Amino acid sequence: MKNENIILNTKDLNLHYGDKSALKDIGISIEKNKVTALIGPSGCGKSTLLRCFNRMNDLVDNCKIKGEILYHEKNLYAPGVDVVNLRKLIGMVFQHPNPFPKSIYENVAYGPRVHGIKDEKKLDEIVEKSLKQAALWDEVSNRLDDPATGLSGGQQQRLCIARTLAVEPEVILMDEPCSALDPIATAKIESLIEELKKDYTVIIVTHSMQQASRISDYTGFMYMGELIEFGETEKIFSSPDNKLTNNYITGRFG
Ligand SMILES: Nc1ncnc2c1ncn2[C@@H]1O[C@H](COP(=O)(O)OP(=O)(O)OP(=O)(O)O)[C@@H](O)[C@H]1O
Repeated sequence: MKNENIILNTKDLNLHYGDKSALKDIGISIEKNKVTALIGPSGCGKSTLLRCFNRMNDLVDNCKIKGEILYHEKNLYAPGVDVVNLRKLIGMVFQHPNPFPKSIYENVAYGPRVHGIKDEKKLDEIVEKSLKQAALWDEVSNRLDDPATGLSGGQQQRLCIARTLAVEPEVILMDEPCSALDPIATAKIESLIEELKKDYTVIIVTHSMQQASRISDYTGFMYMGELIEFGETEKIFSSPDNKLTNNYITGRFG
């Protein structure tokens, strides 16, 4: 991995929830315009690590972080970092689609409005572009004023992706974005992720090893708060260096 291609990296990252250690000395480098998957058994710290990348853990009361997370080589936790702007640049899509109780249009226009765009024509353009990028436009273009909650689960998840794209992020964090979806909706999101990496960097937490091996370029295997192994997805799934990784990908535990 060449240095100039690294958009995010952590150094000696440790995280505690109260007295409980959830991340231990994590060092990981995330390459630009690639998909990086985080895998590992339940409770190993995947979501915790993902949430560090846009400081979502700041919202958790008893959470303490030590070490560094560098974004374009600048410390994310340095004093004076504008967290609202950071979460615009590093957006997040959650496990369960969570559209606002508003229209399809307003769900996508909301972020740009909050960030100061008032011109209605410009908002129309952003909404259309974001819905197209999220492969949803064809299904909703004639009902933009309908409530978003009337969409199917898979459509709602693509709407949430469109909502994230509307504020022009660089990085998209996805926390098990397909776990509430059926196989057809999952396939749509997976092919969308393939498309997205042309313009964005994607980090995805997934329980599905098949999904990680289908869509990611790099994979990190975590176990009990540690990053046990990190490398090219093909290598991790064909000849991992670590015995624990091998045991996990061959289904011996999980
Ligand atoms: N807000 C919190 N307060 C206290 N402990 C927490 C909190 N969030 C997570 N934890 C604990 O930190 C550890 C890591 O949790 P995390 O959700 O990051 O794991 P995960 O690998 O994403 O799990 P899963 O695959 O089940 O979602 C777990 O032991 C969990 O119980």
